[in-house]
Amino acid sequence: MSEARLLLVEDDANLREALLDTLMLAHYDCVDVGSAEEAIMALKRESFDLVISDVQMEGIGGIGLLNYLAAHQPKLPLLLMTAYATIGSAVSAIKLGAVDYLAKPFAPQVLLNQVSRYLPTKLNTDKPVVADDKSLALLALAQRVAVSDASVMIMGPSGSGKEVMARYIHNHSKRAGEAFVAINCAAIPENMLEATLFGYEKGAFTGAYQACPGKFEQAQGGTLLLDEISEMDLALQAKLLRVLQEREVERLGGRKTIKLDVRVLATSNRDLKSMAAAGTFREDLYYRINVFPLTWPALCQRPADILPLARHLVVKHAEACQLAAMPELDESACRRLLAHRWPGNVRELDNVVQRALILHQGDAITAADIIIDAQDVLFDAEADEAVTLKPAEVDGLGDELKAQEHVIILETLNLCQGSRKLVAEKLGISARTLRYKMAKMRDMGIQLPG
Ligand SMILES: Nc1ncnc2c1ncn2[C@@H]1O[C@H](COP(=O)(O)OP(=O)(O)OP(=O)(O)O)[C@@H](O)[C@H]1O
Repeated sequence: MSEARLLLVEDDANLREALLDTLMLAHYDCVDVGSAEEAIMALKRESFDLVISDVQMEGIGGIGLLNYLAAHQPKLPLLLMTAYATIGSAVSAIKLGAVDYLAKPFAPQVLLNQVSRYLPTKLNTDKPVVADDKSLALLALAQRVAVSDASVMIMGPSGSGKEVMARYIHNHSKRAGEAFVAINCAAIPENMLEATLFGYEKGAFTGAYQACPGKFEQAQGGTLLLDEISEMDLALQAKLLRVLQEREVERLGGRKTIKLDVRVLATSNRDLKSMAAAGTFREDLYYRINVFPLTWPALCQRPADILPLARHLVVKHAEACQLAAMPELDESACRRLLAHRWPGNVRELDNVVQRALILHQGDAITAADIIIDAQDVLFDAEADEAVTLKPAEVDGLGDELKAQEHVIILETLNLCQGSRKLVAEKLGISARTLRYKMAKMRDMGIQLPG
């Protein structure tokens, strides 16, 4: 999930909802408002990483908002959206400080490309904290691999630290001074991933009014991380393989080949080798990216990492919240942390530490401040049975619930003859939530009544 927070300013409610769907499906955290004045109020209340605003709106409009940002938050990037006829004013807006403009109408991938291009990358500056022998050996290996230019495949369960490892490899390579570009193959809708990776030329598809470089080009000279590569569809895998073999890329709709000097790292929490054997992942691509495999064990298999990691996370979050005193983990808290199985790995530990920092009193974090999800407590208490529960069974339950939700939405849509407003009222959810759920259903290929 992207941690980026976006502010969307658009007075056309229908367009705003459609843009919101696109941004939320790509996992952006988004606040939407209908005018520049409301945007200023939101900017005073909360912090954002990027603003996307229409130019022509009642009141001070997009240019007024641009002036406000120039005076009060000059570092916050603003992306303008404008009707084709008013591109002239958008160009002058860029001179005034907007980072770019999108000419309406534009395709969803154009929006996502521009957003990912101008969003300041929040660098995960975490260095891998390791103390367990297994992790120390892995890190020593990673350091040796880093100096070569080999492709590295980083595996391990979700939340185990694969991205942290990828950055470590980049930072210890000769490319350290160059770009590190990460793309989460699971977060970008399938039909947009190709344009995002390879870029496109003006006119490549409806709405592509401007040429845009892809992630490969953005990573030129540096490192490209293909996060969750197992989620890429087979057709795109074939195109990726060609780019990796030829070491050159051609933008969508382009004729020019661009030579690449990019080191590729990839991560997966699935067993790619079995996927390759089952034909759901290309075997030739598997061997190309798997030149050097590194695998993080689950956190419970490297117990000596737990306390050093917890202490590191206490310091990290306490500093971020500017806590006056740095709390220590007392003995009871340490015992509690060591007793848990951490199915969510370091990410789960991170959440537990953040909760503990909110709850603790005085200068110590005690066992009472270590709140582990109810489900996980069950997992601890019934460890033996829980271990035998295969992930597929857990997923199955989730899928079944989702399927039931889809059926209910479809039935209610039919009952209300397609009226979104009535459906939302009947189901007791907001119109926005309904739109989001419907967009997700459409994305899964479910036909919805018009
Ligand atoms: N060894 C480590 N040292 C310091 N922080 C870590 C370490 N491992 C993980 N973290 C922290 O835990 C969180 C999850 O790590 P990360 O995103 O690298 O996991 P991941 O395996 O890539 O997860 P996913 O499979 O869900 O993408 C991050 O906040 C990261 O900073």
